[in-house]
Amino acid sequence: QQFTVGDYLAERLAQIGIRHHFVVPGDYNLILLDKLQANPDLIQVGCANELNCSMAAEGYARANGVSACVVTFSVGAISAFNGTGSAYAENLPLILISGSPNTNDAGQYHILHHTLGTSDYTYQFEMAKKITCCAVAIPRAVDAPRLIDRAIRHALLARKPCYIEIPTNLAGASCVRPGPISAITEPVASDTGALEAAAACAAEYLHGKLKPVILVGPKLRRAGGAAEQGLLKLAEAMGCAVAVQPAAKGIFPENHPQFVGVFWGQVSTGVADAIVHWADALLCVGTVFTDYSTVGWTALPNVPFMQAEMDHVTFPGAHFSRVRLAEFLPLLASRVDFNNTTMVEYARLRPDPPQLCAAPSEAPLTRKEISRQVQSMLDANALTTLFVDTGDSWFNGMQLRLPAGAQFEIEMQWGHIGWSIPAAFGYALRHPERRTIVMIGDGSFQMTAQEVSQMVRYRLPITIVLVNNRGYTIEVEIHDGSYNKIKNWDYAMLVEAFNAEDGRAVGLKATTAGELEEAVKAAGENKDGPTLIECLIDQDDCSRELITWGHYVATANARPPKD
Ligand SMILES: C/C(NCc1cnc(C)nc1N)=C(/S)[C@H](O)COP(=O)(O)OP(=O)(O)O
Ligand SMILES: [Mg+2]
Repeated sequence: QQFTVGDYLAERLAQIGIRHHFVVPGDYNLILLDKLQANPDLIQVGCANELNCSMAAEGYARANGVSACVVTFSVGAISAFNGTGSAYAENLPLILISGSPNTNDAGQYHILHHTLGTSDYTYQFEMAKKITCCAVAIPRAVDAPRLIDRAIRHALLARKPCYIEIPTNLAGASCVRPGPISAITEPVASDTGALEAAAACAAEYLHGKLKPVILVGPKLRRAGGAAEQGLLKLAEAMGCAVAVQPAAKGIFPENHPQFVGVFWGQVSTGVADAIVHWADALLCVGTVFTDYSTVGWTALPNVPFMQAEMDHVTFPGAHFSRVRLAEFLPLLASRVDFNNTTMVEYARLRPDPPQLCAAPSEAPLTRKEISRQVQSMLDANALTTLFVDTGDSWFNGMQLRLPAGAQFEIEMQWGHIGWSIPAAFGYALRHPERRTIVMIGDGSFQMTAQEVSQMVRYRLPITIVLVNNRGYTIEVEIHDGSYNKIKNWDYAMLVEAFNAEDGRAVGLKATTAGELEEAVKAAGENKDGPTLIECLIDQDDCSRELITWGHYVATANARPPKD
């Protein structure tokens, strides 16, 4: 049994810790799929379409750190580009692998299926270069080890997706066995001089300041557990207030005494807004200031701030390259002075915890009551992960309080509605020990509903709280039009259609608080498959945060062109 290019790729994927990998077969990748299946460490998971396949890989990478998606040429890959774009935007090393035409066809003016119908088959590779940190197309079997190793190492170091294109007649071609995996996984260490200088500069920046605050952004999680631990150490060494950006909710434990809320301008939670704007020194870690996270550029830091990124640190007036977060944060923790002024202020400002009282059971269901019952699901099980999809679910989810151990997943940079269904599926395969809950709108669900059938197939007890407010409400709040109306579905019935002869999905409707209580209870008891709870609420029942945020974003969108 000769060792082939496909075996080489399979072994590399297994060596970097990938187990489940997500595929849609096509005649350009079938031999490759056979080779991946032949590797005892890999588990091949078929998806209903390549958009969902790539989003399932995106979700798996959130849980596992790295993932792989295998598709066929053009008709598969171009859909998978969407999840690859998400992985790029969300800083996840998703390895996109695509089958491609037989190497004998190039240059022969052969018109091939699944192509644009010209003799130029390079367009996919050219496109992939724009949405990955490294794209390789294997021209000969002998080049496979060098190119596969290069692409995977780039992805792991940059926390960005990479692209590997394998011609259909190379997957089974003879190939040498891989060398030591350390050649791929060896991390890049900080430059010691730069590390030292950055820590000294940070101590200098913070020294003498009266009211320092730490602001945590989404990239901290992508820098790995050691970096998150480093932040905790630094926060406790400083004793100061810690706020998180919305896309970083859950990265700093919300039950920690120094957590002051989500800093999101006028739609912040707790008193994060007041504390961040009161600070005279801001230590930003892994932060990203975007139009959405700054509420249309109205919520930016108002003091010169320092920013610690995955591989560099910047200050007002200084920059240090090759300084890794996991090393910088603990070193700084050993240099900073304790200064809890902002926590003293927080103690005076902190809001009373919201007393959300249960609605009478026969009361028509409202958004507030849904949030209250989702909160109780979070409180009931420490090992819960809540996915919130793009829509009012962002704002409802943001207001929830995460108990110790709870995790929160949001795709705020890419913002592809429907992402959470395939992403939660990929995530739950990697974390069967956790309870996965999805909060999603009706419009989002219509984008990727097919992947509920994979939750049925793999008997994943994912709870889907679908908020049916009859259309695209976020869009209505930003700018209304008839295009924000959608055809209503019987969502509860739909998921049971995925059962066919052997599935265990349960679809429930809730129009009152009592019906939701019942449905939540049933969802907790269904261990053999997904439970979708279709929550019917009034189409104008949306959060005031969404309305406020929508107005500012609409204003930012409406800025006239510079003449
Ligand atoms: C259409 C769109 N955004 C534009 C959009 C369009 N296409 C894709 C793939 N992603 C997008 N974000 C958005 S946010 C809808 O309001 C989502 O509707 P729904 O899921 O029903 O949530 P809400 O009702 O709470 O808004
Ligand atoms: Mg909706």
